[in-house]
Amino acid sequence: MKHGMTTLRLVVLGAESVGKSAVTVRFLTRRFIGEYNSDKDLLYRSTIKQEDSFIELEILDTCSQKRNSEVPRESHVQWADCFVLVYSICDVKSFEKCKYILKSLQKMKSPFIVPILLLGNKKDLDHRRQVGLDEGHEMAQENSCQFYEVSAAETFMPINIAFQALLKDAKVIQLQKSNILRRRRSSLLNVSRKISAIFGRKDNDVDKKRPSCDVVPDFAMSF
Ligand SMILES: Nc1nc2c(ncn2[C@@H]2O[C@H](COP(=O)(O)OP(=O)(O)OP(=O)(O)O)[C@@H](O)[C@H]2O)c(=O)[nH]1
Repeated sequence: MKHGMTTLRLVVLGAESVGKSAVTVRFLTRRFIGEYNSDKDLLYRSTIKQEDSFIELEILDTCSQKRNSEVPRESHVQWADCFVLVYSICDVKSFEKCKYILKSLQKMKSPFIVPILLLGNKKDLDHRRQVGLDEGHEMAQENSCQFYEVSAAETFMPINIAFQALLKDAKVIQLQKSNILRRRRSSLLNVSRKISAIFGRKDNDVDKKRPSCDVVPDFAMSF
């Protein structure tokens, strides 16, 4: 294992044809292995360098055509450490869908903080814009998520910046979670040690008080 390696799982969600696959592939250019699962979702695995450490990253690009629901799959939500929600700036319905997905995600992940990146894609089609930049900002602010407008049809860099910002947040939250779990585990261990110390002492005390030879064996009585 490389020094400072973290493992993160990311799910890409959004309405149909907003560019979920396009942004994912743009981010992972030349550094992924992809495979389809039984739902025709595409799972990518890749090692991403971030500052001086590495992230072992799994990305699930969900296939929206078969299930056009606002509620993400429970199995996807439980599997993932972070999410990318994509809408098209030319499709107000896809933006509305992100709103519902955001609410569902927060409900399903509660009480944990969920690292989410909201991506307004197809920025190159500004002449067909239906969703304002300020609307994207507002929704991101209301839901405490990262927000970027990008174009998967254009350059790699803005998409890379957006994904890297999400992964940075996800790493911090994962570290906080594992610290909380470690603390909980060690305090549980302390409690269980204390309990066994108390009961262990009691057992010894009982042993000490027990009379040494109360029971006379049957055969002794016959003499
Ligand atoms: N102009 C433009 N077209 C884009 C952009 N991103 C994706 N597209 C086009 O939008 C269409 C849908 O892109 P996909 O990446 O397949 O979208 P998707 O959300 O993964 O689609 P489904 O999973 O099938 O719902 C394709 O024709 C892409 O070429 C973009 O940034 N700009």
